[in-house]
Amino acid sequence: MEKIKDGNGFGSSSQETLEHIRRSLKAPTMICEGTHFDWQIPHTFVVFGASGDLAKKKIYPTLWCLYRDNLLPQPTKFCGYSRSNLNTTIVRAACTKYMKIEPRDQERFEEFWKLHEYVSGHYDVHKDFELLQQTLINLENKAIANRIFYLALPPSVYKTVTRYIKGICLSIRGWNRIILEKPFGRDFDSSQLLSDHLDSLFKEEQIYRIDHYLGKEMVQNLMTIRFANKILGSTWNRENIASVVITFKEPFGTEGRGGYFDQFGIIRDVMQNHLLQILSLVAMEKPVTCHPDDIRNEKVKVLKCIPALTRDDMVLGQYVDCLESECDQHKGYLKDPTVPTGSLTPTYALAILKINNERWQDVPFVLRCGKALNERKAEIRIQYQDVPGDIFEGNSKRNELVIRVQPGEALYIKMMTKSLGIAFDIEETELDLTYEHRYKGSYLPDAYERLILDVFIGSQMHFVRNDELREAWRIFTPILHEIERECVIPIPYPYGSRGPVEADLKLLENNFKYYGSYKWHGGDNM
Ligand SMILES: NC(=O)C1=CN([C@@H]2O[C@H](COP(=O)(O)OP(=O)(O)OC[C@H]3O[C@@H](n4cnc5c(N)ncnc54)[C@H](OP(=O)(O)O)[C@@H]3O)[C@@H](O)[C@H]2O)C=CC1
Ligand SMILES: O=C1O[C@H](COP(=O)(O)O)[C@@H](O)[C@H](O)[C@H]1O
Repeated sequence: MEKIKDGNGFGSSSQETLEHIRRSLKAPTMICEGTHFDWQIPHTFVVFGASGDLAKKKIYPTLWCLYRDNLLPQPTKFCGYSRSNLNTTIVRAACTKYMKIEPRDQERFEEFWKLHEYVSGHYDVHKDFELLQQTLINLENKAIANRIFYLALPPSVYKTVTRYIKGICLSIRGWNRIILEKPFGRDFDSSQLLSDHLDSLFKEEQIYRIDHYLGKEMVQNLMTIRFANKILGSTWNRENIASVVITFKEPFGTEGRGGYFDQFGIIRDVMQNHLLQILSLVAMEKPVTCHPDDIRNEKVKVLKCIPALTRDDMVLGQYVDCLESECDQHKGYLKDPTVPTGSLTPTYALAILKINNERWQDVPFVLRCGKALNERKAEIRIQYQDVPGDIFEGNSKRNELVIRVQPGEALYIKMMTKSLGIAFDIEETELDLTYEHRYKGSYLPDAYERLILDVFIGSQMHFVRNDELREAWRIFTPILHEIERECVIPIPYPYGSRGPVEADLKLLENNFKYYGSYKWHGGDNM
C-alpha cells in the first residue's frame, strides 16, 4: 500500500505534477490514520446554495478543474441544491464564464455536466431533503458511495441544513464529510453554539471548516520554509526578530456587497480568520510530525499564548471618497447604497498581537488588513533586528524576509551588500525567489482546488479545527464587543490610499522600521 503525504505535493511542471498526483491517488492509499482514499468507490459531491455567487464563481469551477485533470475518484457525481427553480442547464450557463475551457477540453466539459443533477428545495422542509436523498440514491445507482456536502450558504441556515443532512441525506454505507464556509459565528458564544450543534451531529473528522488562505501556495509553504531550513529555523525567535507584519490589502471597496460586509466588518471578514491562521503558522513550534493533528495542536498552543486584544492594540479605519478630484468612481464606504446610513463598520484594521512564550516574548505581531487601499497584496514580513555594533556608520538597514502570498508568489530576503564597483559603500539588495521565474510555466492550483481535493483525500491539515476557532474568538471577541458597544468611530482614509496614517505610527511604535529607501529592480511583480 503506497503511503502519500497529507496535502497534495504540487511541484514542478504542470503535466508532471498532475501525473504525480494521479499516480499517488489512484493507489488505494492510507492518507492519515483511519482515513482511506478509495479511488474506485463512487463519490457524490452535493453543493448547497448552488444558485449562489460562491457556487458559481468558485465551487463549480473548482470541481471542473479537478474533473478535467482527472484528479477525482471515479465515478464522482455532483448534485446542486438551492431554493431557486433551476436545472443543470441553467446552473451550467451561470458558471461557464468562470470556468477555463480550452477547445481540447470541450468533450470532457460535456461529460462533466452529464454527471450533474439539480434539486430545488427549501432549507427547512423535510420532504425537500427526502427528494434530495432519493435523487442522490438514483445518481449513485443505489451503490455504496461516499458523500461530501458543501454548504455554500449563509450561516443562518447552517443549523437546519446540517440537521436535515444528518437526519435524511447521509450515505448509509459510505463516509460523509461536511464542508463549511466562514463566518463560523460572530463571536465566541455564537461560534461555540454552532460548534456544539455540529458536534452533536458529526464527528470532528467529518467537519471541514474552510479558510481558503490555508489553500494558498505560500501559506502552505510556511511549514517547509521554517522547518526544512536550518538557516531560517535558527533565527526564528525573539533574539533575532524585531517584528512580524502580516498584511492583506485589496484595491476595491464593497462595490454593492456592503449589505453583507457591514454585518461583519474587516476584523471578522479577514483578520480573525485568514491573518490569524497565517500568524499561527509563522509562530507555532515545530510539530512532532506532519500529521494534521500534530500541526493543529501546535497552532492551538501558540494561540493560547496570545492575550485578548484591547483598544490600545488597534487602529480602525473606514474609507472615504478618493482624493483625486476627477475620480467619481471610487466613492466612500458610506456612499455604497447597500451600506446602512452612518455605519461605523471598519473597513481597515491593524492589530498588535503579543505572544507570551519563550520564543516570542516582546516581539510584536502586527496584523493589517483593509479594503479600498492602494494595491492588492497579501504578505508576511519578518523584520530582523538591527546589527549590533554596526561598523558602517549607521548605514546598515534591517534585514527582512518577505513571503509574498499574492499576487506574484515570491520569497525575498532584503539584505545589505557592498555597492558594485570601486567604492566601499553599502546598499540594500535582495535574495530573490520569484516563483514566476523559478517555476516558469508551472501550474499553481487555486486554493479551492487543493482544499476540495483534501476533503476527498481526508486530510484536515489545511482546515480549521474546533479548538483553533475557539482560541481565535477568545482573542477577538472582547475587542469586537467593545468596538460595537462603545460605537468606536473609525479613522477616515481615502479610497486608494495606504490606509490611516495612525497605522504607520503604530507600526513605528512596535519595532517596525520603514526606511523608504529600498528599490526593487526586478520589474513588475504582479
Ligand atoms: N520577487 C519579487 O516580486 C520582489 C518584489 N519586490 C517589490 O519591490 C517593492 C518594494 O519592496 P518592499 O519589500 O515592499 O519594500 P519597501 O521598503 O518599499 O516597503 C517595506 C514595507 O514598508 C511598508 N511601508 C511603506 N510605506 C510606509 C510608511 N510610510 N511607513 C511605514 N511602512 C511603510 C510597506 O507596506 P505598505 O505599503 O503595504 O503599507 C512594506 O510593508 C514591492 O513592490 C515588492 O513587491 C521586491 C523584492 C522582490
Ligand atoms: O474571505 C475573503 O477573502 C476575500 C479575498 O480572497 P482572495 O483569495 O481574493 O485574496 C475577500 O475579498 C473577502 O472580503 C473575504 O470574505
